Amino acid sequence: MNSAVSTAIRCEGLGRTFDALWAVRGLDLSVARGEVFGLVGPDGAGKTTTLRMLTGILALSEGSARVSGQPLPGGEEAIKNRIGYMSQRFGLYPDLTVEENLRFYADLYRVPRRTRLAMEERLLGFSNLTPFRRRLARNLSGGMKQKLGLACALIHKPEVLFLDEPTNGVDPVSRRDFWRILYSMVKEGVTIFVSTAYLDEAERCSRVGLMHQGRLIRCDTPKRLRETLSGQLLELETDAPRQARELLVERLGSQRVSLFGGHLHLFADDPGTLATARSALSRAGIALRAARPIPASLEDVFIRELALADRDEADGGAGHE
Ligand SMILES: Nc1ncnc2c1ncn2[C@@H]1O[C@H](COP(=O)(O)OP(=O)(O)OP(=O)(O)O)[C@@H](O)[C@H]1O
Repeated sequence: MNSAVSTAIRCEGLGRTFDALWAVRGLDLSVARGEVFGLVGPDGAGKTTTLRMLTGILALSEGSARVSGQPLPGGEEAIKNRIGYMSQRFGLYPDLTVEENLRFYADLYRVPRRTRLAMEERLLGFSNLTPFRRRLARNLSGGMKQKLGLACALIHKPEVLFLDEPTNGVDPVSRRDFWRILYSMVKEGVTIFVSTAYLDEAERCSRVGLMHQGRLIRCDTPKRLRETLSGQLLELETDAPRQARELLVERLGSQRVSLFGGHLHLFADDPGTLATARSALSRAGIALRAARPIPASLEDVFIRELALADRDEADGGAGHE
């Protein structure tokens, strides 16, 4: 397969300003067909702006992209027909039933009658919405609404599906249903580009990009991202975790220390880090009950990357240590 055919999304130097603010800047990215690509980052990092540019809704301020073989700028209308997009405020019609909503989107995308019935049944079945097919959308639970939104975005079997924080506030059972539907579509060759605030969801992606202040600061498989911290993460048990965190952040920097529930995670990249932490705590009269190595989670990686990016910014853009 040549690379143009196997690449679903490619962007080069993609950027967008709003007045003086660069919401997204210098975004280079390539997503292969059939990949599940996850975009994560704090509020305001530029995830929605990225999705809106790639779906042809928002004009680019700089750079170029190719989505489903169509160029940006230029191919906006062709892109809209080839993709599905579930935005944070996906438009379900509250006064239409579940199946009427599906039919509305099937009409909108001119799905042939022959294929639409089979697809409708499949999507209703996958999302466990068959028993509710005649219920008005306004009377669905939050999780059911999201699943119906997903079904509507998939009714025309898009080549690439863009999802903007699709499971925010959705219960765990509906989230599992949601991901089951996504995986079944991926098996049939659909490419997924999803922004999410949930790191367990990011773990389900084949690759994850971390955005911060409009820039993509890391992009790799979840496994490789976690491996960057392997062997260097310690869980500290103290009798005053909050106080200990404050003290250690002051002493070692926020990129090395974070609070997880009642424990501290310490990134011990230097052999002297634990000794420094131990003596700082002891001087402050805080007992260190245990310090054990633990495997890193994506959350550990992202907390550290964001703290490093903030520190670099404060230092005037210097590289990582
Ligand atoms: N239409 C707009 N007009 C002005 N500024 C905007 C507009 N859309 C986004 N921004 C700004 O661009 C930046 C990136 O916003 P964006 O919504 O892309 O971030 P995000 O990562 O999706 O965050 P969230 O999860 O909160 O939506 C923010 O500073 C935001 O205020």
